[in-house]
Amino acid sequence: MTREPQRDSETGSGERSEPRPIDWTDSDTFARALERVETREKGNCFEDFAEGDLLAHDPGLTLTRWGNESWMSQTLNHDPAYWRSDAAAERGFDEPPIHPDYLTAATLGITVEDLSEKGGYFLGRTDVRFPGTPVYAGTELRVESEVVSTATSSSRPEFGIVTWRTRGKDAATGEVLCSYERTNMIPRREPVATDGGGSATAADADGDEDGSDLPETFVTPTGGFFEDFVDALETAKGRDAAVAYRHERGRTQDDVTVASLPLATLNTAKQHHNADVMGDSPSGDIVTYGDVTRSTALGHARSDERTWREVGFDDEKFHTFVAPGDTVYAFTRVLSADNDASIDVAGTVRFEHIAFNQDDKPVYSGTRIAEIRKRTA
Ligand SMILES: C/C(=C\C(=O)SCCNC(=O)CCNC(=O)[C@H](O)C(C)(C)COP(=O)(O)OP(=O)(O)OC[C@H]1O[C@@H](n2cnc3c(N)ncnc32)[C@H](O)[C@@H]1OP(=O)(O)O)C(=O)O
Repeated sequence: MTREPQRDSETGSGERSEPRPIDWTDSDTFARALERVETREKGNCFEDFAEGDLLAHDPGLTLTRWGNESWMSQTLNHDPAYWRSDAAAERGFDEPPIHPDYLTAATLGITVEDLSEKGGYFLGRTDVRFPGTPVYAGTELRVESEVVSTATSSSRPEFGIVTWRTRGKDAATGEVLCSYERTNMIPRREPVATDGGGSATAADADGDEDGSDLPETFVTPTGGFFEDFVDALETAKGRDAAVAYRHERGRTQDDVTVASLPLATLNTAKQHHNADVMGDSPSGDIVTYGDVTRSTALGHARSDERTWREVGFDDEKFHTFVAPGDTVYAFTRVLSADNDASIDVAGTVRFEHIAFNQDDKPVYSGTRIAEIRKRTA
C-alpha cells in the first residue's frame, strides 16, 4: 500500500522530515538546552489572586478507609471509634467514620495545586468546622475556595499574604463537610517596596523570654474524662495557676510523614517532596505538611483524653519548619470546660495545643473545641 507523502511544514518539500536529531545525552548540550527553554510553570503567584475570586479545584478525592487509616495511624491517632465497629456504634456512627483531621488534610491537599503550589508558607488557619459529619469511607470530596483577602507583607517584599475560605463538599449531595479560613505567604512575581518592617517575634508578643510571666503552678488533670478537666480547672481557680501539661509521645518525621501523607491527599506543595528545590530554600530540606504536624500533636493530646467528638479549631499558626529527623511532641493547656455538649454523655472542653520539636521549640499552636466523654455517663 502506498501512502501520500506528508508535506513538511518547514521546508514545504512534500517529504516528511524528522526533526533534526539532538544528542540529549551530551551533558553540555542538555545543560544549555535547559538554560534556554521555558519552564511550564505550576501554581499561581500572589498577583493572580483578587478578593472575591472563586476557585473550584479540579482534583477530587474519594475518602477511603485506607487513606483515613494511613493518616490516623502514622500520626498516632488511635481513638477506637475510628478503628473498631463496636466502638463506632457506641458513639452513634454506622461504621468507623472518616476522622475530621484526615477530612481537613484532604480538603486542604486538593487546594494546593491552585492556591499554594507556587511556594511560600502555610501560616495559619481558623474557623475549622465540620458541619456535615459524620463522613463515611466512599464519600467523594469536591473542594472550592474563595479569596477572602490579599495583603502586602511588610517584612518580606518577595511575598504577599493571601487568605482563602475553603469548603470541602460531598460531591453527591453538595453538603459542606469541612470548612475553614487559611492564610499562606505566596511568592510575588515582582517584589514590592515595603517598610522593611518585620513583625514582633513570639517572644516579643509573649512577654519575658525567661518565662517569668508563667503562672506559679501547673495543674495536671488526674484522668481524661470531662470531670477530670472540670476538677483540674477548679483546682487552678483563684490561684496563680494554669491547667497545662505535656504529652510523653513523640513522632520523628520520616519519608512517610513528610512526603507520602501529603501526596496521598493530592497536596502538590514542593515543600514536602522535592528535596532538590527545597535544598536552596530557607529550611534547606523538605518539610512536613502542616496538617501532619498538627494531627501528630493532636494524636498525642487525644491519647490522654476520652474524646467524644471534634467540634472545631481556631487560631492555628505554624511557627517554624518541621523537617525529616525532627520529632514532634505536644503540650496542652485546658482553657475551659462547660456542661453544654450536644449530648448528655459528654461535656465541652476548649484546649490550647502546642506542637514542639526536639529542641523544645514551638512549631504549631492552636485552640480546639472537643466534646469529652463524662466518667459518669
Ligand atoms: C500546606 C502547605 C504548606 C505547608 O504545609 S508548609 C508547613 C507548614 N508551615 C510552615 O512550616 C511555616 C512555618 N512558619 C515559618 O517558618 C515562619 O512563620 C515563616 C513563614 C518563615 C515566616 O517567618 P517570619 O518570622 O517572617 O514570620 P512572621 O510572623 O513575621 O510572619 C510574616 C508575615 O506573615 C504575617 N502572618 C503570619 N501569620 C499569619 C496569619 N496566621 N494570618 C495572617 N498573617 C499572618 C505576619 O503578620 C507577617 O506580616 P508582615 O506584614 O509583617 O510581613 C501549602 O503550601 O499550602
